[in-house]
Amino acid sequence: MAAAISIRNVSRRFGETWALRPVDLEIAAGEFIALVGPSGCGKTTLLRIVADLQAPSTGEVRIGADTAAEARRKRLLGLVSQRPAVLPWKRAIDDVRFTQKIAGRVGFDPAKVLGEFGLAGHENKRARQLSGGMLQRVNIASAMAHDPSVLLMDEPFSALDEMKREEIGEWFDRELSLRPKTVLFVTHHIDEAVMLADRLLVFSPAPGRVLEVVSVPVPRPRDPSFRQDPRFVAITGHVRNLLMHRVPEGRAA
Ligand SMILES: Nc1ncnc2c1ncn2[C@@H]1O[C@H](COP(=O)(O)OP(=O)(O)OP(=O)(O)O)[C@@H](O)[C@H]1O
Repeated sequence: MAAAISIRNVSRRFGETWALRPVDLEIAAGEFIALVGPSGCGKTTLLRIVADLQAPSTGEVRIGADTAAEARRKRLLGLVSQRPAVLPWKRAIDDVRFTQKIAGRVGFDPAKVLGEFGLAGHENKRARQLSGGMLQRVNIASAMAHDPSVLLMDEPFSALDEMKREEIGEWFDRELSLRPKTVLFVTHHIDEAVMLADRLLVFSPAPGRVLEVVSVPVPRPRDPSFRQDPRFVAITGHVRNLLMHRVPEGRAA
């Protein structure tokens, strides 16, 4: 079976400077991949290449059998950025409808999807009347409402405080079990990555290169008590050590 996403020898240079050294990765349908690493290591660059917002200097990306450009045209991708892109005066439900209109596809009923995202009764509120956590859920609802098979998320929870961030992470994990998607998720947060992901791509500092692909062999969705699990402690510790260069390099991607 074809991988949901194939990243083959993908690299990016800006002039003489490498932003991203070649990456190879096959991602299965429904898999959740977290990209972690220091600032400037190329995480956003890789995400933008998969989204066909940037061309690679070498290599190619396939979304199923499609090129990244074809996948973009077919609206197979949903994009979620750091800050909600909703205009302050726009109503939540109109934001969801707008992405469906652009996609030319109504995947899910907008009110139903907002309700499932814990926003029942808030559908007609304007963005400026919603809290940061609610707004980010509107943002994710909009990205998912046309039912894309792939979600590309660039530090989606970074504007939230620690508690909200954990809460929305747990909610998102459960949500994905109802509507499975293949996810590429950029984060600086090691705990968040290990809570949510099946595999972590751990990047070196610039010029970014994959130091190791770390698996989290625990079924999702995960109970919040997984944070106290010895496996969680061991994996987060290992990733921290990798990022601090305390262990010899492992297997490259
Ligand atoms: N359009 C561009 N022109 C020149 N250099 C760029 C461009 N976009 C990114 N870079 C450089 O490429 C490198 C990787 O950037 P990228 O934004 O992918 O890193 P990142 O890991 O996502 O960082 P952060 O975690 O801070 O968002 C950086 O050194 C950045 O300065």
